[in-house]
Amino acid sequence: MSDTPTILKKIIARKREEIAERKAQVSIQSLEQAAATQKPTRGFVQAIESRIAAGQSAVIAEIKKASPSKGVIRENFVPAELARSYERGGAACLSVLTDVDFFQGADEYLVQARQAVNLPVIRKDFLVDEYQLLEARAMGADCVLLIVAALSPERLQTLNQFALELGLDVLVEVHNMQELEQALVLPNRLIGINNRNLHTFEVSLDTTYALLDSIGDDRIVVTESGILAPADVEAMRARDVNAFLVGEAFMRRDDPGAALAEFFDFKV
Ligand SMILES: O=P(O)(O)OC[C@@H](O)[C@@H](O)c1c[nH]c2ccccc12
Repeated sequence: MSDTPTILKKIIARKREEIAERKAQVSIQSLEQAAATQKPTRGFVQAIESRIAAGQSAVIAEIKKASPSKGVIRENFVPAELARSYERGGAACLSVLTDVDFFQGADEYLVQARQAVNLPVIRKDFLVDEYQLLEARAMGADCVLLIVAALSPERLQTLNQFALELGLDVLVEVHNMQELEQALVLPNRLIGINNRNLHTFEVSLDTTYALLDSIGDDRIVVTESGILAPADVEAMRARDVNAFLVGEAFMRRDDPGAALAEFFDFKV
C-alpha cells in the first residue's frame, strides 16, 4: 500500500467517498437480500478454462466508454449491442467498467450487457470494501477484479475470501513481482498481469513477460491492457499466454466483435 501510485491513490480516495454515499442510500441488508435471490453465477473461470482446454485463446472483451489516460474512447455506446457483438466475435467472457467518475461506467451497463448475452461478466471497478462485493453479486456479476496494488495483504485475503463465499470468481491483478508474490498466496486460478503501469500510464507487454516464469502451471495468466494488434496476440501465444483482457483496441472499431475475431483469427 505504501508505494501505491498517485492516480490509483486518487481513485481509491474518491472510491471511499462513493462507498459511503452508496451505503447511506442502500442498506447492507437489502443488498444481501438482492444477492441471495440471484441465480448461480455463470462460471467465469470455467469459461476461460474450457477455451484454453480446446486450444483456443480465451478473450475477456471489455466494455469501456472512457479512461483517465485516454478520455472518451467510444461515442456510440450501447452496452447490450456491444455485448452481442463481442459474443458473435467469439469472446469467452465480458468485462464491464462500472466506475463512474474516472471511466464513465455504470452498474446498469453491466446489467444491460449481461442480459443481452450468455457470457459470464466481470465487474471492473476499484473494489476495496465488502459492500462493493455484495453490490457486484446483487447486480448479477459473475466475477470481480481485485487489484493487489490497491489493498493491504490482509484486505486482499479478506475480500478474496468474501467474494468466493458469495459465489463470485476473482481475477487478481498484479503488475510487478512484489504484487505477484501476494497474489500467489491466494488459491485462485486466474492471475491478471496489467501491462499498464497505474502510476505512469505507460504500457509495456514486457510486464507480462517479466513475471511469466514465476507463475506455475496451476494458474492461468490473463494478460491485461495494451493488446493493440494481432501481432501482440501472436507474441503472447508464442509464450503460452492464452488468456487476454482487451478493451480499447476493440472499442475504437465500429464493430468490436469483428475486431476481436480478426485479432484472434476466430471464424464467425
Ligand atoms: O483498453 P486496454 O488497454 O485493452 O485495457 C483493458 C483493461 O486491461 C484495462 O481497462 C484495465 C486493466 N485493469 C484495470 C483496472 C481498473 C480499470 C481498468 C483496467
